[in-house]
Amino acid sequence: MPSSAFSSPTTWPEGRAMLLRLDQALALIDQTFAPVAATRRVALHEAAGAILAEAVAALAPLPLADNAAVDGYALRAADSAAGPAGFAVIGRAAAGRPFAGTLGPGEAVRIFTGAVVPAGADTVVMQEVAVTLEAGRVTLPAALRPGANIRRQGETLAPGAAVLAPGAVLTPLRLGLLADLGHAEVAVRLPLRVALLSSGDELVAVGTKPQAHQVIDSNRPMLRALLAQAGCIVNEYPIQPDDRATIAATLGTAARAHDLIVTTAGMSVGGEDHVRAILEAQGRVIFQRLALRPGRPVGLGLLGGAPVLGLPGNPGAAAVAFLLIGRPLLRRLGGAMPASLPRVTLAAGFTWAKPAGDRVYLPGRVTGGTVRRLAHNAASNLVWAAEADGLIDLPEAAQAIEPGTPVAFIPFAGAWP
Ligand SMILES: Nc1nc2c(c(=O)[nH]1)N[C@H]1C(S)=C(S)[C@@H](COP(=O)(O)OP(=O)(O)OC[C@H]3O[C@@H](n4cnc5c(N)ncnc54)[C@H](O)[C@@H]3O)O[C@H]1N2
Ligand code: MOO
Repeated sequence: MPSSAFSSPTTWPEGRAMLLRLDQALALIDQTFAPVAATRRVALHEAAGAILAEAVAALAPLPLADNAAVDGYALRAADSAAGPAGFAVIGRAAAGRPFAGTLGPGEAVRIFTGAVVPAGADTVVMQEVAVTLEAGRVTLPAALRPGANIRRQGETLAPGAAVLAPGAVLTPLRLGLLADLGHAEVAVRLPLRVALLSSGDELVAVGTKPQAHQVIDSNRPMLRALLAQAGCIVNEYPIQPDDRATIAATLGTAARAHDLIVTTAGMSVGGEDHVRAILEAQGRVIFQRLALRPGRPVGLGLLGGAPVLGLPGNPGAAAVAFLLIGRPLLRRLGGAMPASLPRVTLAAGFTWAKPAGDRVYLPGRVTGGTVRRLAHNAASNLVWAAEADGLIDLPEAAQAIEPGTPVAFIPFAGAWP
């Protein structure tokens, strides 16, 4: 099996011309695929965290009626135009218990926040400015502004106003919003069904003590958890030997019953890199090999109508490729809106001669506004995951990084799906 160190030469023998940039690969995902996840109407309490599959509009005006924004008195502003005036308090309006009558000149209604403004009133005055002279009478200040402290019917949303677009994630706050707008059910996307398989004669199952020539199938629990965290239903296939016919048969079976196949290893250029060879011969390759470190051999293809995401075998490379390619692919297939990874700018706390031409991701640890590059090789293992707060994102054109150079940083909190 080939393996690579993070410091391997920038240009592989076949040359840079074959390498696609990360942004080009992401554009190809959007161009090639449409959402495939099935849809279903569910009650709001079943929709938490789901992806919205329809446009949602306001069913009614918001607010539904003119209502008081404060506790106080409802009245006609014109009555106090000439100076502080006394009012007869003729009734009471509370949220859920409106005042039934109509308010006339010189009259006020005691009103509480959220109550419908009584007919005849055009203004609400805060109770803090009222002077109560005797039961049933108040004096209020002069020059009250008509319309003050009233939330007007439909001032926030008119009926039919677009509120959420298909692809929005139904966060708890948005469920509250939908309920407020009168929706009890919404159409959501169902989880993607994903087949997961690893390949390589050297692989042994997690829990097996490997011999010197063997490698624990450590990508499997990582990818299973990443896919599950992204809301997918994951179906694991056994470790595949380095045998093209066997892998082709498994991929063919998996393609019939899944929305996506995720493989690890076998995407590079070695003689045992069968996943890539199968896609080339029996399916379609959408892209393979990116100007990306780690994760260079990540590929995407189609087999029997199912998308196949071929992640590198190197565990660190598989992790980074999943974040950068797998996550947007899952969003696309799952019907979610595109979303860029959250990035912050930090000062580099290291010196590094970056190879130009590659988009490079370095595990980093943050102290204050500075990010330190972790010494571990980011491709061939995941030792850096014990300490890393996220990934430093160095664009293709970046070269010398000095202490203090501003660098983009993707914090893991919020970045992993
Ligand atoms: N001549 C070249 N050699 C390599 C290139 C290249 O461009 N030209 N690219 C290198 C890069 S970059 C990477 S990354 C690796 C990845 O290659 P593959 O995706 O084909 O993976 P393998 O070669 O099969 O395995 C690489 C490495 O990872 C270990 N591995 C595989 N599966 C798992 C698993 N499920 N869990 C844990 N570890 C796994 C495997 O034993 C190898 O050590 O290719 C470079 N070579
Ligand atoms: O560096 Mo490879 O890019 O180990 O994926």
